Amino acid sequence: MELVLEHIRKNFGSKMVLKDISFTFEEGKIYGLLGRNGAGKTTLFNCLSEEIRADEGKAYLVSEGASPKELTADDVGYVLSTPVLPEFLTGYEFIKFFMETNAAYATGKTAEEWLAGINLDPEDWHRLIKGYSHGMKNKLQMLACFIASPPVMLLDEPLTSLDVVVALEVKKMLQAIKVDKILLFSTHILQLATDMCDEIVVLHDGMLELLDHDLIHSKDLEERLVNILREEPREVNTNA
Ligand SMILES: Nc1ncnc2c1ncn2[C@@H]1O[C@H](COP(=O)(O)OP(=O)(O)OP(=O)(O)O)[C@@H](O)[C@H]1O
Repeated sequence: MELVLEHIRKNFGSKMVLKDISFTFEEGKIYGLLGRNGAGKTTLFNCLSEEIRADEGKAYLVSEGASPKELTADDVGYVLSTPVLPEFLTGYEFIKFFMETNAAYATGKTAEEWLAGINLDPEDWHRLIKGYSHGMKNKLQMLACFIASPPVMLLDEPLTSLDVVVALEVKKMLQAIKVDKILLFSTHILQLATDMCDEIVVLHDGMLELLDHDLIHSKDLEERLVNILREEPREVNTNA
């Protein structure tokens, strides 16, 4: 399976954020998405998850032996950096409810097994989400994404608020589930990207650029990245 993006463009008023996003992501890989503040990473995720509409362009999934299928919100799991959850439910109620509404993806695991898998203390299972820490909410949101198990997962700064123990567990979970998925992982932490990701993609000047794979673990990575991110934006003819 591949996720193909063709000429995606998004402006906010006169501000061109995504100029021409064309890229092919492959199944079984975690892609680290790097870019400066305001580069458009969240905007790209929002367009792919249909939170907002792109002005132009196409996104589709291509599976071997099948016709390309337009990407829809159902194909995409989106883990936000600031989790949005029903705070009036307990963690356990939320996961139970989520499992029932996603019965099509049932794996045979129980709510207890899922919750234990993200190392949420059983004492907290029956407390209202409202009282959870940011990291606990983050884990719960990620768990919902794992349960729904869509082919494409977008993770916006997912590990930043997790403590080192949980971050390691989540890393292992992401490595385990990536096999038949496409994972895009936005982060500002270079070490996390090199640690976790199979490829690094840079969003700069409204376009995506794949970094040479050999650079990922080379000592020149940081310098190469900084050079890309410092390049001046190209002039774009807005009448085109
Ligand atoms: N709804 C909106 N209306 C107007 N401008 C917006 C809107 N959403 C995003 N922008 C602008 O689009 C640009 C890209 O923002 P975006 O949040 O996608 O960047 P980002 O790469 O995720 O940044 P960061 O790394 O700081 O989180 C910014 O200049 C932002 O102000």
